[in-house]
Amino acid sequence: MIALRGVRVRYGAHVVLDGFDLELPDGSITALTGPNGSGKTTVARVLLGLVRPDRGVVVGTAGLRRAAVFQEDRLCTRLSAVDNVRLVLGSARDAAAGRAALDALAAVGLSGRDVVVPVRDLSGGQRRRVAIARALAVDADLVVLDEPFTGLDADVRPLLTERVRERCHGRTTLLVTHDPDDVARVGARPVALRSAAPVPVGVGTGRGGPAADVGS
Ligand SMILES: Nc1ncnc2c1ncn2[C@@H]1O[C@H](COP(=O)(O)OP(=O)(O)OP(=O)(O)O)[C@@H](O)[C@H]1O
Repeated sequence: MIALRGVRVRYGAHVVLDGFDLELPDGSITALTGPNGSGKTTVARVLLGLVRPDRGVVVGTAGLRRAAVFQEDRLCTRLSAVDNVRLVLGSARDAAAGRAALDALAAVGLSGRDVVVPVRDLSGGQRRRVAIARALAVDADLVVLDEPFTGLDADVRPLLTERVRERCHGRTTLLVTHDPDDVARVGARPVALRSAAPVPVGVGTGRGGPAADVGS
């Protein structure tokens, strides 16, 4: 079990999370939803060890192999899609890694020219797919996907959500999304971050308690 307990994060004087609790059951997909600015990306960054809470604890993440899709693609723009994915497979010159990278890209609908040209020459949606393919190619213990489907055409979203469902099955995963359809398609357990001012679970107003509502 990975958990955030009593976590507070602030940027200067701006308290984003306060007394925040979240549990990610082992091997299951949790979808974190909530309004703009409520702190979803901050939660993702805490899980990835990129933001350190000034109160509270993060348990269960020590030594885990993590994979992520950030809101930005964070690709090596001069490299091809195949080489971007190969980088996380650990052996750039290995033919098996090359084949695995091609398979990972084919699974998100990319092949041919699109996988061999520098990714800076791809469209925004194609780069998004490379970023997803790269994260899902990693044999990770913890997968954090921060709005991975943003900018993708409606007709390719089902392919991508299916790929996430398949690859994240049995892996502890946090999916940040604004789209309830993504939550359903991925088969995730929904958790709602209600506002930038945390309130206790089951209570409409007030401060200081966990900021998440866990769905069924
Ligand atoms: N590096 C930072 N420095 C200062 N403030 C920040 C920083 N990162 C985030 N914030 C603030 O923290 C709050 C929560 O931001 P965060 O990105 O976690 O929200 P979010 O729920 O992911 O929003 P969105 O749905 O718009 O992506 C926002 O008010 C934001 O302005």
